[in-house]
Amino acid sequence: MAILGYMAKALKMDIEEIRELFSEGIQSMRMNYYPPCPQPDRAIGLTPHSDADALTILLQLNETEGLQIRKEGNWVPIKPLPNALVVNIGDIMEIVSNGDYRSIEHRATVNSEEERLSIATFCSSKLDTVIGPAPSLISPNSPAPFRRVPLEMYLKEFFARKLNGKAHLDFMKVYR
Ligand SMILES: O=C(O)CCC(=O)C(=O)O
Ligand SMILES: [Fe+2]
Repeated sequence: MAILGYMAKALKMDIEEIRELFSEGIQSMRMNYYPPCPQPDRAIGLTPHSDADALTILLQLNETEGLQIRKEGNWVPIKPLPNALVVNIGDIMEIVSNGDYRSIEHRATVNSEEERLSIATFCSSKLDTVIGPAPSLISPNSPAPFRRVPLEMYLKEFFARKLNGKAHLDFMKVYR
């Protein structure tokens, strides 16, 4: 909530909107185990995707490299730092911020010698909320690029799809 609050402040967004959406929102956790792979060039640990949530807080549990983010078309490795957490922006944040914060596409590669472990905590809004651009950020100069959809439907749609880059966000886009 503290991180989300700072992000809302940076956007000059109505803080009440963030509180309403995210306080006591859904949190889920995934533990990822990537065993060593004899042919790492022919395999992927976790396929490219953006997270569907608002913010992901990720712990890389050991020193094995694997997490990469897509920046200007290139895959950039994110080296694990001891006692550090990675905070990733997810699709809900891109939607709520009216496109000002972009969710980050990422993937995990595998290693021929060493196993790798990570724990991701996904922070979303409350299940009975409707996801859409924050009303305080919509104006004639910045019209809403995304639709409003109940979180439950948004998540059902996400889990029904294969992970594929940022394709899930297309489902939310308004085409003019
Ligand atoms: O293992 C990692 O570093 C990435 C995990 C991840 O992207 C996820 O669980 O959504
Ligand atoms: Fe992820």
